[in-house]
Amino acid sequence: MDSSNSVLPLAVSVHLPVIDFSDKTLNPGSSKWDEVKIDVRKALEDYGCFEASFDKVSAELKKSVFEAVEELFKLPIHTKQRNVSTKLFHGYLYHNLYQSFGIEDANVLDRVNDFTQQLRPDHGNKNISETLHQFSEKLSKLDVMVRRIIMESFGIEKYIDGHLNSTYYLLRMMEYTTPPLLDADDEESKVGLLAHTDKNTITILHQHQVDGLEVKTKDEKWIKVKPSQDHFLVMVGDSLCALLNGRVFSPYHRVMMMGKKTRYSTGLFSVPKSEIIIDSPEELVDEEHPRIFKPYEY
Ligand SMILES: O=C(O)CCC(=O)C(=O)O
Ligand SMILES: [Fe+2]
Repeated sequence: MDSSNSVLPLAVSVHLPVIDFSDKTLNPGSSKWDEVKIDVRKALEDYGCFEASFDKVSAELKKSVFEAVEELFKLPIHTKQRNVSTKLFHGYLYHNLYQSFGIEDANVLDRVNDFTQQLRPDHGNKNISETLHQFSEKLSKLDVMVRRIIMESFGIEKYIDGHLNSTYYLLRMMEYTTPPLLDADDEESKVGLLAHTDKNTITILHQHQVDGLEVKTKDEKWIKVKPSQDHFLVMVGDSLCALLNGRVFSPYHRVMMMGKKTRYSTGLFSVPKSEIIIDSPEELVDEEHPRIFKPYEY
């Protein structure tokens, strides 16, 4: 993650596009699919993200996820630090107001079990593991749908299977505490997470009840994303931007803690496997669109 400038202009309230992914007829080739394809492409070209209304993750499942997340963050710090990884930003992180856990391959139940066992070896972790696994698995379906739609929209659907196989899923769970000096004018002290772009392919964020997430528009305005029970924020990461030769952009985003409540959020990240070379297919390179990224290893 890189941080942008340290000036912190206030966010405005503009709505991001909302796209419906709950429709029963949303299958490749249906008229709904073609409609959603146009909306997704426009949203990703304009904002690099959109809000997806997605009912496959039920309200009860979300409730169970955030109950589990809250419980895990209550563990003592030395216990939380057992969530380790050899990869950057994959294990437990702690910085000012921000803490987070990470589960690599969170769509695989055994891997989620390894995580809960690491943190609570003496507990029956079946419920928590199943909850986090189900949540990740259902959201991974949204990730696949969005990536399929984007690749179709740019005429590179013949690469879809290879592309989907080139990534894994990382689930991150975040807790942000309130700033110690809530009434102070000092904006810097309210930064939960510094402005950054995500380096992976696609990120699907969900903020539970408490707001704070802000996304920067192309014209450099910060938009506040309102928490919504039914919506997930789908966002382009740098790897997707590079794969598509810059046709969509990966927006800067940050978390600002303005209120008096602890904030919980989750992110499901599709992440390129480490040996993968990211390179735009030739279909996306022409005179009007010269290659803007050198092929690179993730
Ligand atoms: O907590 C959030 O809503 C945002 C988290 C985020 O941007 C990240 O983990 O990359
Ligand atoms: Fe992010």
